[in-house]
Amino acid sequence: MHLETDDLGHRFPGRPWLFRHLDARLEPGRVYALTGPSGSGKSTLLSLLAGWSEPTEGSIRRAGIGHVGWVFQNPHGTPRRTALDHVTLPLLASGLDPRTAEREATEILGRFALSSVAAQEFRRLSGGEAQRLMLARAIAGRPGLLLVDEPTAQLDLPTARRVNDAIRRLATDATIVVVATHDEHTRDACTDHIDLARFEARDGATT
Ligand SMILES: Nc1ncnc2c1ncn2[C@@H]1O[C@H](COP(=O)(O)OP(=O)(O)OP(=O)(O)O)[C@@H](O)[C@H]1O
Repeated sequence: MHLETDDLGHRFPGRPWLFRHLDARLEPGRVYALTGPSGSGKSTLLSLLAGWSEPTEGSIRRAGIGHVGWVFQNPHGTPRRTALDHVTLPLLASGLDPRTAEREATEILGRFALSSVAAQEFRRLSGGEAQRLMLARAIAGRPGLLLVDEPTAQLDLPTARRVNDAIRRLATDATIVVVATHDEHTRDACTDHIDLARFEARDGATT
């Protein structure tokens, strides 16, 4: 399984190129930080990698990638469901029996430092706990590709630090992880780095 971009470039109609000539090969077991100035096209590149939109030039090859998971900067959960429920559900959906699903979910919550809030309803979680739960839930779904957009953007420093610890734990053999971020600590938590500023188009042409 891998994901490969070949001479990838993108611009919106009538706008300058965001980036051009991006060649990258992404592998499971790695966590890629995607950085670049505001407006450089990080979120756009995530959508292209997901296959939600088509690049202006070049191509993306998705070899053996099943479903794509997303974690956004604002955590979205089911208010009255517990943290454990949030992680157990994708495991049940993947066909595990309830006992095994709950055991695995408990293990995953532990990996993301959420054991103490396993029985707590989503609406009672702190912002950092809720965001770590989104990462835990996403990993439980075993996506081939997991896209994470600005996971610490809404968080204060100590809370962001714990989320960054969770980012470190995202590396698994089953998943390619890409994290768009402005946060240098998030970047340091990743195993690899794609800096969009390196692929900026210099000409600024719109035609
Ligand atoms: N559908 C669209 N049509 C036209 N322009 C768009 C569209 N979507 C995004 N843009 C523009 O493309 C540029 C890149 O946006 P994008 O959100 O990918 O950047 P980003 O690097 O993720 O920014 P930030 O770090 O601020 O979140 C921005 O100037 C944005 O206004």
